[in-house]
Formats: sequence, structure tokens, C-alpha cells
Amino acid sequence: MSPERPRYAFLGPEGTFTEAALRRVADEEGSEFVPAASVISALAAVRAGEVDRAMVPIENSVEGGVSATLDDIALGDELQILAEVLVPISFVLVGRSGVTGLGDVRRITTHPHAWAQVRGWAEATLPAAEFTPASSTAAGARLLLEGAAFDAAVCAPLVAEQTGLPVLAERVEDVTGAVTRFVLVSRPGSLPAPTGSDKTTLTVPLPNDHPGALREILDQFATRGVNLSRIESRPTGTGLGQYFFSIDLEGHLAEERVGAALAALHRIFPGVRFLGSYPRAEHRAAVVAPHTSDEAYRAGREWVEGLRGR
Ligand SMILES: O=C(O)C(=O)C[C@]1(C(=O)O)C=C[C@@H](O)C=C1
Repeated sequence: MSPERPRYAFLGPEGTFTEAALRRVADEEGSEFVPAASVISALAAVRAGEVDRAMVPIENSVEGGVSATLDDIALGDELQILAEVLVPISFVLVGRSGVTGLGDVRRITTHPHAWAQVRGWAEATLPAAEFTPASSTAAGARLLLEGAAFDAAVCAPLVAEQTGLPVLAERVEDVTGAVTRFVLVSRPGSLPAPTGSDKTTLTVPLPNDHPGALREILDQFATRGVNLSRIESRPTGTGLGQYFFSIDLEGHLAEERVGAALAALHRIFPGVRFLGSYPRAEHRAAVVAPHTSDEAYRAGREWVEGLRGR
């Protein structure tokens, strides 16, 4: 990483939730923020060495996984997750100039993930309004400044302050207390040190000629006392029935039970991809059963080595 002024790509422009996530881990004084037009271009900028790191959304508590991120980090050239950040999500509806109330709103734009979190409100309040996707919430709002293609946009309250666009409705999200999880990504390098409250992210391609493959994946974690915090399947894009699993587990690669589960997984599914071990945002320590602790693993190994050395 450039030592003096690290460069961070993020899904822009200014005012996205992704920028809010980035501000939690980096300050603009000592680093350079580089807005990207999409998650894919933010990650491409890391791979090309144009930036040191990228902040991208990966999961929302209401809408689920962000497929652009999950697919790109699983299938593109290898990257590494260094940190995760949780951002509470609340939306406002802003109008273009000349729109004075909800009665004037016919065409709305925003990011599809944001639309998915407000569509109940929109159905109930503006049933005739037409939705057009934007590349981000802030990009959608900024389109209102440029012309009359849209009447309103769904965005973060901060964007209304930054742009001066009038707020037509506040707290338009269908679920109060929604959270989006973001990850800070770099090219593969050294791992953040274990903190006692860590997560590890993996992808496992699922062979479709291997009966019980999912069960075998889960068994490797269950028998070693490794808790999973997310598992979802995504198509590889190569044909119907071709899937990979994207998995987050509680623990760090440096921990014996995690290393043992990964080694076993690799024996069965050599295409497994390690995407990093990093501190958990909630700082909640993993519950480790005594027989799966590092001490228990070491004691077991020493016992076997002793027997072999007789
Ligand atoms: O458009 C933004 O502001 C983003 O940062 C993207 C994004 C997402 O991809 O989920 C982030 C948080 C919200 O859930 C809605 C949109």
C-alpha cells in the first residue's frame, strides 16, 4: 500500500452509504477517496493497482447479498477482505426543483438495493410511480440536479443536505433498523492479526455430480465447532445447475479449528477460495467448545506425534 496517502475506491459519488462506510475506517485528510461508478469498477481498480483498497457493499439485513460483490470476489482474480463495516440504513425521498409534494412524483430513481428496501412504502404511497435503477443512491439523487428525467430519488438524508434537494418524505424504508454490511478489500497480502472476534470468508464451488456435497461442506465446520454466520449459493454463470457457496464463518485462519476445517474442505473441494480473515464489526467473541479450542487441537496433535515417535 502507498505508505503516505493510501488510495481508496468506493461506490460513488459523494453521499453514498458506501462512502459513509469508508469514512468509518479511513479519513480523507490522510488518504485519497476515489469514487467509482460501480462495485465492479471499484474492485477492478484494486486489481489493476490504481488504488490500494476498495470499500464495497456485500450484504443487507433486508435485501440480502449484493450479488455484484459476491460474484466478483468469488470469480474474478483473487482479492482479500481486510475489514467489515456495518452502516444503519434509513432513506429519504428527495424531489427535483419544481416538485413540491408527493402528488407531483411520477418517476423515481435510486439504486435497486435501495428500491427493494422502500418498495412497500412506494406501493402504498405512490402506486402509479415508475422506478428506474441508478448506479447508486447518491448518483440517482444527483440526476435530479441535471434535468427533468426523474421527479424524485431515494437516498441517504446526507445527500439532501449536500445537494439542497428538497425532502418530500423521511424514513421511507419498509423495515426500521436495517443494516448494510460493507467490506474493505485489497489485493492478497498479509492477514490482519487475530483479535478473538474475527470472521473468515470463503467460496466453495459446488460440483453437481457429487451427491451430498452441501452436507459434506457443512460437516467440516460442524465437527470442528465452527459457526457459520452466512451461507448462500450463487450461480457461477457457466450453466444451469452450476453454483458456488459463499460462506462467512466465525473465527480466524490462525485458529486451529478454522485451519483444520479449511484443510479438510480443500481435500474434498480443491477449488475452495480463501477471501480473508478479519475483525468482526460487532466485536462479539466466537463461542468455542472446549474440545475444539486451540489447546485441545495442540494436545491431540502432540499425543499422536508422541505415539508416532515411540
Ligand atoms: O447506493 C448506495 O448508496 C450504496 O452505497 C449501495 C447500497 C447497496 O448496494 O446495498 C448500499 C446501502 C443501501 O442498502 C443501498 C444501496
